[in-house]
Amino acid sequence: MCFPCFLRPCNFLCPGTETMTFTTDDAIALVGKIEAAIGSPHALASIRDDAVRCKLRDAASKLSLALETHNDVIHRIAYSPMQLALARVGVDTGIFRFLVVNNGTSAVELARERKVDLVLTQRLLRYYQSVGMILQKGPDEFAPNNVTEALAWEGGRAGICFQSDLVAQSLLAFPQFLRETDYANPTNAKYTPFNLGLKTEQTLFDWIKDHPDTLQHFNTWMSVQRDPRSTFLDVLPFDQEFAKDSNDETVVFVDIGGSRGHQCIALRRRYPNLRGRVVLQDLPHTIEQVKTDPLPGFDNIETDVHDMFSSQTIKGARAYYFRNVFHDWPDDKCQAILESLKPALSKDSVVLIDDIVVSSVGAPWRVTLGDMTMAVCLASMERTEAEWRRLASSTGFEVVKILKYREEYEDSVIVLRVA
Ligand SMILES: C[S@@+](CC[C@H](N)C(=O)[O-])C[C@H]1O[C@@H](n2cnc3c(N)ncnc32)[C@H](O)[C@@H]1O
Repeated sequence: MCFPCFLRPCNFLCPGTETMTFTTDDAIALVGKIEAAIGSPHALASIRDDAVRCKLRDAASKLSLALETHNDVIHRIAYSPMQLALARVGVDTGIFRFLVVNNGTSAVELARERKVDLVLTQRLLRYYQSVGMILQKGPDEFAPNNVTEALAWEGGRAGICFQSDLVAQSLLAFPQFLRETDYANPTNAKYTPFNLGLKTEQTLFDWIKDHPDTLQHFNTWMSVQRDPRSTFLDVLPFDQEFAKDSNDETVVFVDIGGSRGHQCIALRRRYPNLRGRVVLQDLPHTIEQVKTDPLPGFDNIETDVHDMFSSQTIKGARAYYFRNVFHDWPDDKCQAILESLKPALSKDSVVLIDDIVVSSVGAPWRVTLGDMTMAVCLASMERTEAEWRRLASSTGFEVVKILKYREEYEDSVIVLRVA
């Protein structure tokens, strides 16, 4: 086995591959180190550098894969839907939340408090501890860990519910969809694996407005699915570039398809003295939800019902911003969005596309997972730099710059002007 990349044989021509060997003693010593690190809840928490944390997580995962037998591989992959289904049961029954709020419990107490059959509770807890979703401290003593906390968190619950209600069913329909469509890349937004899996003729955005619970999960999940500690504002000095001479009437920022307005809030928080109007645009049902249940900090932000496929009504804004919007649409629809916007642009206007720019080599799992979600739900895609440039020039825009602000997701802001 190659020690640096943990693959057998080495796939990456790692330095020292030829000479390094990994003996049984090395393995036992490494197990001891790993057990010590995971046995102490604070040992890993002291890794403050996020890049180091990700490196260690990914190396551990490569090590785990490299050690799997064929049988392990097939069990892990074939049973992967079980994890989501049973996480959903834990969310629906409130088992994870109860464990976190009470900092541990017994099956008897949990069954009584959450009104779940005792034998079923015991079986669920047995499963959860076996896959690391909770800890087992004794025969009937269970405790939360970091995974339980994520599953008890409001954002985590929304993510699990949205994925199991909608994405998972679309994914499971993907093989049949591809057989029926002769393995063509999905680009028809009117017929997707989502349609096949959910047995509907509606597009996802039409279907979701008739399913308020899923819509709520979707909007919550959209607002938290990216780590809010880094945003496009980390790499783009917005106030300097777009609001140096603005006044109270200037529209400085229009967030199109902005969902709950979390990016408008981030902008206001980053620049409390920013002069000018900040506008959130989205479809009627989403704006309605924003008005009845605004996020904390939703102040000094205007709301505007707007369909991005119709002519932009706010003219001459400094920045028209789209986050995670273009990846929802195949190229012809993206071109239509840009065409609808173009007549509203002034010479100072820019279009800011905050989306993933996929690496051509070694794209990270977070990115490829998003790409496949786009394929099955919307017949759309995450794009490489060359694909973004082609899309921009096909509608008369030029790419001014592309700034990456988060390695893990390859999140980037693409600045466009009319060519
Ligand atoms: C993937 S979400 C992205 C939300 C938000 N920009 C973010 O980054 O979290 C796509 C958003 O586009 C909105 N949307 C879909 N179709 C639209 C349309 N025709 N006009 C305006 N907004 C639309 C959805 O309601 C949703 O809020």
